[in-house]
Formats: sequence, structure tokens, C-alpha cells
Amino acid sequence: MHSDIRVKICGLRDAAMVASAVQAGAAYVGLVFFPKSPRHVSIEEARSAVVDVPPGIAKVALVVDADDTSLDAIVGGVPLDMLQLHGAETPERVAEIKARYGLPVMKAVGVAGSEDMAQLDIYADVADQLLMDAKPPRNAALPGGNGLAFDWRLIAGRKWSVPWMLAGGLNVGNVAEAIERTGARQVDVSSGVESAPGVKDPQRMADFVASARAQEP
Ligand SMILES: O=C(O)c1ccccc1NCC(=O)[C@H](O)[C@H](O)COP(=O)(O)O
Repeated sequence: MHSDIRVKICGLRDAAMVASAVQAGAAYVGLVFFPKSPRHVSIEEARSAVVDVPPGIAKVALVVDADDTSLDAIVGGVPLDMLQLHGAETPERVAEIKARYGLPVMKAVGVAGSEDMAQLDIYADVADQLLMDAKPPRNAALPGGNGLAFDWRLIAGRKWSVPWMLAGGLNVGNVAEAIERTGARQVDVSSGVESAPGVKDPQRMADFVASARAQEP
């Protein structure tokens, strides 16, 4: 039996990877616009990657502290359903981006300790969704997609006024436990379904989604 758990697969780079994610049962497909990432896509690559995404599956652009010029180009060049802000965007900037582009915005918040819970409450007031990810290590090259989990007990049993997604170090071996422990109804994965950085593996994506959706509510 399948539950209603919704899975986002992030860092898809071409139409074949996107098709495999859709086939696996992803509810969201993520495109990373961050040049230092092995998952980075240009606007042209992103547009051709999502050309055949069926209606009902959300196409998400991930950006990191993007300015209006970059966002104008991304939103103008790629058909999108959501923006994911994965940098140090302030609540005011989140509100500004929402108003300027008219797209739902998901704010990623790095979680490492109980002191980060206040941030989640603050962003819940301005974002349409929250994404709880592990805080990147101090010298990390990437602000996300590092395959690191945070202590799920920090968010277990908590509630927010907007939908939220659990991310960070998830893979087929731990996603069921993560859902059970946190009560997440949405999960996000990137490196846990890759065969190499930036290369999504169709079987790993299928196994991940099946494992997540096998969880009972
Ligand atoms: O994935 C990237 O390369 C990336 C680059 C810059 C900012 C964020 C990035 N990824 C964020 C994601 O949405 C990941 O899915 C999330 O951090 C979980 O990643 P992982 O731990 O590898 O599953």
C-alpha cells in the first residue's frame, strides 16, 4: 500500500534524469542553479530537462542568494511551479521574491541545534513551505546536497503553519525511519539517489520513493 508521502528529487540535470524521477513517483523535481554545484544547470539545460514533465508534478528551481537579474532570467526562461531559496535570504527577501514572481516559495533552513527552531517559526510566516536541511559544515563547498543528516529529534512532534519537507542525508536505508521519527509527510533527496555527484541513478530513485511511500501515515 502507498501512503501520501510526497518526494522531491533535487539536482536533476537532463530530460532522462527527470523522466526517471517522474517514473519513480516523485511529486517534485528540483533543478539546481548554483554554478559551484555538480548538479548545476544552465537555463537552457533546465528548460529542456523539464519539457515533458506531466501536469501535477512540481518543477522547482533551487537558488542561493539569487539577485533579481538572475531570478528574472530563470523564471522567464524555465516553466516553474516553485522557487526554493537555499541561501541566507532574509524573511524580507523571501516576501519580496514571492511578490515579484508570483510563485510559491519554499525556504530552506539549516538545522543543527534547538537554537534553529526559531528560524523555522520566522520563515513559516513568510514562505509557502519550509525545507529542513542539515546545516552545512563550516568549510563546505555547497550550502546543500552534502548527504548530511541532522538530529531528527529536534523537529519530531513539532508543527508549523505551512507544509514542510525533510531533507539532508536521506537514502533508501534511512528514509522510512526518518519519516517515522519526524512525522514528515514530504521528503527531499539528492546525493542519496546518485551513483556519482550530479548523476542520478534510476533504480536508486525508484527504491527511495517506494521506501518513502511504503510508510503508513
Ligand atoms: O544539491 C546541491 O548541489 C545544492 C547546491 C547548493 C544549494 C543546495 C543544494 N542542494 C539542496 C537540496 O535540495 C538537497 O536536496 C538537500 O540539501 C539534501 O541533499 P542531500 O543531503 O544530498 O540529500
